[in-house]
Amino acid sequence: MKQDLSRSMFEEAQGLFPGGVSSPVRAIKPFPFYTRSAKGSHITDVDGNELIDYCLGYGPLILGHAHPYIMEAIRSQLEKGWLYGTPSETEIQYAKKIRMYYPSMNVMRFVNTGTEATMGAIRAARGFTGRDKIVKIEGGFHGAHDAVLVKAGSGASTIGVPDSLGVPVDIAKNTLQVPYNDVLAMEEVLSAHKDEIACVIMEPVMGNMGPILPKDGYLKAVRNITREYDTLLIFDEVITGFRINMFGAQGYYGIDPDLTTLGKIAGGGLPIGVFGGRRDIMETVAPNGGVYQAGTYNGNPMSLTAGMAMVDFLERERVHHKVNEMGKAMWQSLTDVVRSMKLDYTVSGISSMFQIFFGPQPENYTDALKCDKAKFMEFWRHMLENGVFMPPSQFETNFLSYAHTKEDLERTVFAFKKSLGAIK
Ligand SMILES: N[C@H](C=O)CCC(=O)O
Repeated sequence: MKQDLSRSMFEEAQGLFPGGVSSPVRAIKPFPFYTRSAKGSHITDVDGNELIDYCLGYGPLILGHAHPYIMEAIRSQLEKGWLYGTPSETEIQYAKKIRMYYPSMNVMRFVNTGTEATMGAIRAARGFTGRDKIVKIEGGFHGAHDAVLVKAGSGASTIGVPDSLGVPVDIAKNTLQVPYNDVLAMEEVLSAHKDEIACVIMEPVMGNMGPILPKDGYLKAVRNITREYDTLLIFDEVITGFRINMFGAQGYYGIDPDLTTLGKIAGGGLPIGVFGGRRDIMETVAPNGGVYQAGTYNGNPMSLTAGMAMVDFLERERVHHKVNEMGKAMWQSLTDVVRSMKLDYTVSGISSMFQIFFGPQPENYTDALKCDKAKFMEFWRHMLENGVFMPPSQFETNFLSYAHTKEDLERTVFAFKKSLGAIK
C-alpha cells in the first residue's frame, strides 16, 4: 500500500502537534494515514487508498460519511446562521425528542462533547449530594477531564497512561474504581464509603475497551445497590446512546439511571454532548442552582440541527433494524472464521459494535489487559493493507453504519481471514 504522502505529512505534523496528532489514539505507528475525503462506508487517504471504515469518527456516523439527509439539514441551518448565543426553538424540539427516547432525562443541558457532558453530570451529582467521591469502572472512559482519568480506557490505555499525569492527587483520590461485572466489588466500595459517594459513573456496555457486555443481572444489581446506598447512578451513553437502538442501553436493559450523558450520534457527526436526568438533581444546575456549567457553543444550532436530523432519519427509516442485523451477521461471521481456524481469540459484539480480542472473552479491564495487544496491532496493520480501517486499538470499538453494504461485509470477512492467517 503506497502511503508516501501520509508519511511526509506525519513528519511535518511532528513539529506542530504533540506526537503529530490532535488526539493520542490517532498516533498510529509508524504513522497514521491522512484522510482526503470520506463518503458512505468508505474513507480515502491522501495517497488514494480507499478503505472500508469501521471507525466512523469513533462512533457518531451511524449513517456513514457525508449522508445527504444530514448534509441538507446542515446546509439549510447554515443559511439561517450558525451561532446565536441565544436559545432557539430547535433546542426545545430536540430536547423533547431526546426525552421521548430517554425518559430518565427529564431535564437536560446541551454541551459540546462527551467530556463536557460527563464533567457536568458528575458536578451536578456532587452538588446535589454534597459528596466528593465518585466511583468509576476500571477501563471506563468518560472523556479527558481530571475526575475520570483514572484507570481510563480508550486512548489513555492504548498509549499506556490510564492514570494521567497532571491530575492532582487530591482529585484522583476521590475517584474510586471497581471492576466491571463485579457486583460484590460495587457493594463493598459503596458500603466502605457510606454517605461519601456522590455517584457511580459507568458505560452500561463498556465501549472503550472493545465492547464488553454486562453479565445477566449486573446492571440491575448496580441500580439496586446504588439506590440502597443512596448514591446516584450515571449512565454514560455517549457511545451506546442512539447506537444500540433508539433507547440506548438503558432502554435495552430496562434500567433507569439518575443521570445520563449522550454525545456522538446525538450530534449527527457534529460536536455535541448532553447531560440530563431527574428534575430534582438538574435543578442544582445554574442558573437555578449553584452547580455552574456554561459554554459559548452550548446548544449551538448547527449541532442541534444535525443531531435532530440524525434522530429523525433513524426513526423514519428504522435504521437500527438494518445496522443491527448487519452487526450480528458481522460478528457471527468473524466468530465462525476464528472457530474454523481453531484460534483461541474472541469476537465480542452487540448491535452494530464489535471487536476482536486476542485472548478469551474479557469480562472486565483486567481481562482485556491480558489479551495480546501487540498481536492486535499486527492484525490491524494487515487489515489496513487489505483495505479495512478499524480503530487502531483493542481499547476501542468497531462500528457499522447504514451505508455499509453486503459487499463491504464480505470483503471484510475475507480480509479478516487473510489477516489472521498472516499473523498466526
Ligand atoms: N474512544 C474515544 C472516544 O470515545 C476515541 C476518541 C479519541 O480519543 O480521539
